[in-house]
Amino acid sequence: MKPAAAERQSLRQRVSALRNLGPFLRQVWETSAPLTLATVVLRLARAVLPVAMLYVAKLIIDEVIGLGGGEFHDGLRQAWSRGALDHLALLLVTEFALALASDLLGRAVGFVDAVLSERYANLASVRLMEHAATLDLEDFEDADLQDRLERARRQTMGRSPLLGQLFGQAQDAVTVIAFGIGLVAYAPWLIGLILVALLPAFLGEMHFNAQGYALNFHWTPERRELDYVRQTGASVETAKEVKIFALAPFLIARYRHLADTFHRANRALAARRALWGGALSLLGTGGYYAAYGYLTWRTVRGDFTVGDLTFLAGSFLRLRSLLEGLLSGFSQVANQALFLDDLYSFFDIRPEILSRPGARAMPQPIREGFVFEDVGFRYPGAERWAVRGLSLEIGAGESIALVGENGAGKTTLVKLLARLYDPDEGRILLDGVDLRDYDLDELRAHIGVIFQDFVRYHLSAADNIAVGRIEARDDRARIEEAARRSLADAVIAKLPGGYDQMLGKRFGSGVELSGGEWQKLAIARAYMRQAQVMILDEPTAALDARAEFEVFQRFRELSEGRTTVLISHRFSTVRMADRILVLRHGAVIEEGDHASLLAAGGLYAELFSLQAEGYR
Ligand SMILES: Nc1ncnc2c1ncn2[C@@H]1O[C@H](COP(=O)(O)OP(=O)(O)OP(=O)(O)O)[C@@H](O)[C@H]1O
Repeated sequence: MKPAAAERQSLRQRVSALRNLGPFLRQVWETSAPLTLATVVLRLARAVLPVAMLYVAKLIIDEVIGLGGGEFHDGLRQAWSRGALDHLALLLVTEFALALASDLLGRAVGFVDAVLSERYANLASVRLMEHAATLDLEDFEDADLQDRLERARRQTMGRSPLLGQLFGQAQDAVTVIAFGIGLVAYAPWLIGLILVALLPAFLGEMHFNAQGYALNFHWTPERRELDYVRQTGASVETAKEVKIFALAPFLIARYRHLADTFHRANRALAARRALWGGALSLLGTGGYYAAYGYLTWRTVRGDFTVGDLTFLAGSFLRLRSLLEGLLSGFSQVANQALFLDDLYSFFDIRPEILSRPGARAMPQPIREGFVFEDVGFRYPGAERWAVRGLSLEIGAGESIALVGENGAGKTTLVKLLARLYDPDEGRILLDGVDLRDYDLDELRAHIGVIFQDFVRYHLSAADNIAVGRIEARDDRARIEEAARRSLADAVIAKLPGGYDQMLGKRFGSGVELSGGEWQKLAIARAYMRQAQVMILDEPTAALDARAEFEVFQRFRELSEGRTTVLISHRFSTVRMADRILVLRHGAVIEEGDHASLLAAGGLYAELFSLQAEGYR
């Protein structure tokens, strides 16, 4: 798109983004009605004070000039006792009271706004997390969504400037009206002059804000990359590898390159903005001095008092800066409203994997088991099918092992089973009913999967197990039992803080575990979960041979009566299963028990003998 066209579009976008202000204000009101009301009332009161103060200042000047001709040689005390200064004193006290009130109101407004916008930001963050939790895994793997999420997150980080801006605008508008009324009473033509002087500056401001937003928008992916590179360059998770491979110079160069390009683009815009902004605001200043000169002449001629001149010149000056503020503020508000677009468009993303209305309850217990009927699935954006023509059965209470080379589709099968994705072709049945007809939360509650890339939570050891069934977080007995079953109890016994020991290096007292120790903890999650279907997708790769053997042996014994699926590349483990399914290119090519598969002399036999060869 040509820059001009992009900008026109962005201008339209900005005007249409103003529709977000309604929902925004509603949310602010929902955040706290009393605080919202308080800021409105306080600001209204504060809005009229500047005019009142300027007017009282005019009265003071006129009074002083009026008194100037009187006899005050006898000194202040006498003049005071004669009562000649009473009126002036009253005016001065009034001015002081007004100044005091304005200051106090300003502070009160600042306080209320700070509290309100912080509460709003917290509420928005919570809503963001809640909504993110409903989205599909597929959504998270989509770069466009990550961009939107990033922009939305930036919106909810810290206090939103929009709140103060918007209310400030309203307050200034009231002040402008008050000043305007004053001016109209004396010299209506001044208003016209102000508008003529300000319009060019306003249009310039709109133009540059539009460009600024377009630049930011355009750069979201790069900004995300910047954050990523910064994170990779300096974090606990990556430090080890960054050091060993001496990646720091590479990462720094990459960061520098990206940051420099962005900085250059930004700088060019800032320079143009400063140049044009300066030139356009000169117009406003010119207008002011023209008016000032004319007013001085009228005062000399005797049409206005000196007080009037001060009031008018002051009003003009204040009006000009207020209007300038209002116009540029409008442009900023439109800008912020555009960012709200990002937030709201994130909220508009709807998950596709949902429970149907009137969804079925999970069968308890599962009677028949799962049947994959000619299932095909392609990851979004991928050309290749991850699985296709996949047909298999997993009987209730059966223990299945999945075998296959890297990329054969084992993990994908598991993800389809847990409805992290829905098939593009074919269907998956549970007890004869399509998985999509079951209540999603219930289905997931009855399936426990421990993935190979399970998460190492920087939480306590107990919580690291409890995540398997977070509702039972306070059930220490259950957590300890799960740890015993997965052999994690011996790991925890060695920790200085036992079950309450913080793990990971992110927080102060954290202790790091070995890869295999983390895995034992992760496997404890499966026992914690006590689901009808338990799946271990290779979370055992780092266990030593004895530990893996023991872990799986126990897993089989302890999961007696449950449906279990094991994925492992170790045949010593795999052979424990009732039935083994061999996958290749996303389909089952062999199945049977260990002995029959060996006898068949197919892929299984080949992979087995390759591994056995290694041990000879
Ligand atoms: N999130 C994803 N997005 C796009 N493609 C993916 C994604 N995850 C896996 N794939 C692709 O799908 C295919 C099957 O992957 P899958 O993870 O199911 O294999 P696997 O059998 O579990 O392999 P491994 O033994 O290496 O764990 C692979 O070709 C992989 O490139």
